[in-house]
Amino acid sequence: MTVDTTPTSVSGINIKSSQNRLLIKNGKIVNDDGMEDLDVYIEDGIIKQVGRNLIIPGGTRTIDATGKLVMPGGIDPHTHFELEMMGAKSADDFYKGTRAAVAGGTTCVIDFVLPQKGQSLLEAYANWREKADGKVCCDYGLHVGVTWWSPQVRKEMQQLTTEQYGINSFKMFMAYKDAWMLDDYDLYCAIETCAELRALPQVHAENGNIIARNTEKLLAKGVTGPEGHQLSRDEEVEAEAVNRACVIANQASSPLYIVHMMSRSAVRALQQARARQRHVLLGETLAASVGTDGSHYGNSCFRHAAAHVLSPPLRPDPATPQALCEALADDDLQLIGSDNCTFHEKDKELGKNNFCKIPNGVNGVEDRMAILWQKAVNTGIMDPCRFVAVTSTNAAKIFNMYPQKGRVAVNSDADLVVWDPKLERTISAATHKQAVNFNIFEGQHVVGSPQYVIVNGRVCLDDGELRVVEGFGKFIKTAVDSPAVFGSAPAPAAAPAQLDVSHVSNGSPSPDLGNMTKSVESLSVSGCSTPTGRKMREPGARNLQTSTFSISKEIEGLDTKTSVRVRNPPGGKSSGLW
Ligand SMILES: NC(=O)NCCC(=O)O
Ligand SMILES: [Zn+2]
Ligand SMILES: [Zn+2]
Repeated sequence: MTVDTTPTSVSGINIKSSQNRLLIKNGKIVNDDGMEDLDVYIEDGIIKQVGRNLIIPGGTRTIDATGKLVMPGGIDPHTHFELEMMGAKSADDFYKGTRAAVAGGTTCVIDFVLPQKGQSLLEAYANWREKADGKVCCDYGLHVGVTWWSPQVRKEMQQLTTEQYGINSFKMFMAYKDAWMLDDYDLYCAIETCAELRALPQVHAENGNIIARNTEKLLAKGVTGPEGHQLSRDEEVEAEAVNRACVIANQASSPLYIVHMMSRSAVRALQQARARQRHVLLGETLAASVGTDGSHYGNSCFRHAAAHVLSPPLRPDPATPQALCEALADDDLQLIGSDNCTFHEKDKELGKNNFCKIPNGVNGVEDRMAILWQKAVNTGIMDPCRFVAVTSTNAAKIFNMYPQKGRVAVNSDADLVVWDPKLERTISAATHKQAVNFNIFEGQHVVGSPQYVIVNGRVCLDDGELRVVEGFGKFIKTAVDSPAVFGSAPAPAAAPAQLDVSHVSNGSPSPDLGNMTKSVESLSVSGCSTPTGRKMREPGARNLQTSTFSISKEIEGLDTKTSVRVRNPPGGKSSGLW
């Protein structure tokens, strides 16, 4: 076990007592549903009291949070630490990756177990636990990739969702042809299995066959540099896959979560699917896509351009970052992750003469919160409550960790950030904690960053000084049947993915009709009138009181005359997370 720094005392108080008992005073608590000036008392890693004039034991360390926001620690729903892909291994391991996470205000990450084709999912899961358990500086959960299909995979998915393993989400790839990609039949089977298990299917939505053919054509024309990466997979290639994934999920009567949505076209495809489908459809974007853009692929320096290569790629359209912030604010997207998957320069050079060999991935786990604060809160696009929702609470709800995680409340884990909205700094690889010497946000000036980060009651960022402990975090088992995804009704006795043939009288069932009937029903339901779209546009306005409920944008993006997409109805049809 490694400790970054090992002071025996902090401000003259024994560190043991300061770790066990902590009072955060005079701050403004921010949850996803409101803000209030209250103190927080923590004991043994759990929030024990929230209120004013608290009575607390002597010897308790006090942090004065005057002028600061006290928020649930960030939950990054998408990391790849120590991942072997495309002939390289990602540079941030579970120690350095979670150390960087904590430095940026994130106190829980969810990484992906990605089996090789043909590999047992259980074996891959065991490998991941072995890599992570002794190294993590904060709590972590796992999603499992379904990278091939067989009856054995189906059985192992079922096993993984039991209490013994604690998995409630599976990721399928529509890209990375000849590696992790599933065809539509296998994708349908995998999503259907998720629905039966009441687990959440996640999809990497890009058309892998189109990418493969475009890559051949580009290479034949002599386009070998990193710019070819974006050219081989434009927005349409992403949006088509988003739509197809939603259709397949609908056929399987399943909810769906689309990871790393990088373009306006993709968001539009998700909105349109939501308007016609009955099950919850969730979308995640990335710090990379709100914090930078695809202009970097044209940089003449290979190192620079290759460092920005990830899939789906950053988009050349300069309006994309703001549009994605607005989508997060409007609940068109529900979460922001990092997809942190860093590679050393020598590994990126595997693609020096062929862009399709550049290992895919960028940094973000450390800067995710500050980047979103800068781009969305400081600009007035979202308020601090929505910031908490998309950086923490929604992930906790979707992956069934709530309210243990994602909330400042009595009995929740003491995973907290004391956020200084006035703290100014410039992001740089020279000062970041990530394992690589490149940062895609290099030189960006941000106002707002964590001053203290508390992980399970332990002060791990202490007035800006990082004091993490290797192996201090623990694995969080997640149960299936998340209420945010499947609703609070009990699971149906019959498997939900059965085709509805009840209306067929001549003995020749039409597989389409069951879902078509549902679509028609949901179209009429979606015309209901709840005003939605909690958002805030006045620059500088920063609290719920100044938020407005707007219906003005609700009829944008209509694709049929009969459907009206009602956005964010509190308690109505939306992501279900309000
Ligand atoms: N996104 C990316 O480019 N790398 C990580 C693997 C994945 O999530 O597809
Ligand atoms: Zn992916
Ligand atoms: Zn990823």
